[in-house]
Amino acid sequence: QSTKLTPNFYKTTCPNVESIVRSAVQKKFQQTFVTAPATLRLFFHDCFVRGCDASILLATGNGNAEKDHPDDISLAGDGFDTVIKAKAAVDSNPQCRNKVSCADILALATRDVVQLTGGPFYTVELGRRDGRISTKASVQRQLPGPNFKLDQLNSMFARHGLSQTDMIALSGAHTIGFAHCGRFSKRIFNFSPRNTIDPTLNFRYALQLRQMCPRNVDPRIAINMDPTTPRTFDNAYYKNLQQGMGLFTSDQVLFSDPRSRGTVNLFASSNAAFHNAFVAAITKLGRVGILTGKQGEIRRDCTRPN
Ligand code: HEM
Ligand SMILES: [Ca+2]
Ligand SMILES: [Ca+2]
Repeated sequence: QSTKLTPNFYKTTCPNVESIVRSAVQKKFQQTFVTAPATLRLFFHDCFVRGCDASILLATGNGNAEKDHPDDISLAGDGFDTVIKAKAAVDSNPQCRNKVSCADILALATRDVVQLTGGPFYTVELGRRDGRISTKASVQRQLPGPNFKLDQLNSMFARHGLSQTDMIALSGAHTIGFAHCGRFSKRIFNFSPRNTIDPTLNFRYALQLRQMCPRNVDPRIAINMDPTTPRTFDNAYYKNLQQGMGLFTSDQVLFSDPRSRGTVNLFASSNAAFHNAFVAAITKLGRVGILTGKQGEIRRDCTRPN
């Protein structure tokens, strides 16, 4: 892992970057809650494709950018908008103008939305540079799918130096935000020839899901991923898993597979244990594939290479 990032990176070039980003994110969050889950998911999708280099923000205009891939198309626009607004706020300060990378702004905004929804505050390492490349093809097989089992999840996260514990802690991000019905419809309607409903799914919850997401529902309908505290960044996600109330196979498998169940039980029993593990894991996630020093650039416009 690179240790080239440092929390004080902008100490002389933009000493107030953290407060500038925080107020922009706070303002956006007051306008719409989606700011939080959208920004958090955006950071994850950025880091898993070409590293945390803000490649996800680039728009090529020809439908061939990273963000045009089917796995990224459901990224909510409010996450992109959050970074654009925070970047504008940073650049409106003459001292900071074109000094702070879009990748670092996304990392800071992510920390801020976690805190704004009741999650832990943590120090963000800085010094990432922005990438210049964004292609649809680069996303292929880089992001986990909602039907993944434990081994698939572990091997995908391990590729980026993330352990099973990191993976379980990061999955806790599903404690806030929304999912479209099609992502889990198989689990409630045609799971297998033997069971129409996934037997690892809580039966009452499955019936509720069927009500919210009937067959042939408008594909734009999205529901809360955490049925208990959908707007709070807490360990309810793990308590839900203990009740069979994980929305995706990739969520529920963390409890149904005995190799990960112990960690789920630990996080369910202690919000502090979850918060600590999440901070460690998201800090590691923030180091994945980073560009530093003279690599990449400080993008002037987060949606286009300079
Ligand atoms: C472990 C494997 C993971 C899988 C299979 C997965 C899959 C998904 C899927 C399918 C959705 C719903 C998208 C939609 O229907 O619109 C979603 C939403 C979300 N994911 Fe994940 N995800 C994973 C890990 C993560 C991680 C590591 C993070 C962040 C640290 C994250 C953050 C989110 C958030 C916040 C949302 C809600 C987005 C919104 O409300 O706009 N996920 N995820
Ligand atoms: Ca990236
Ligand atoms: Ca929650």
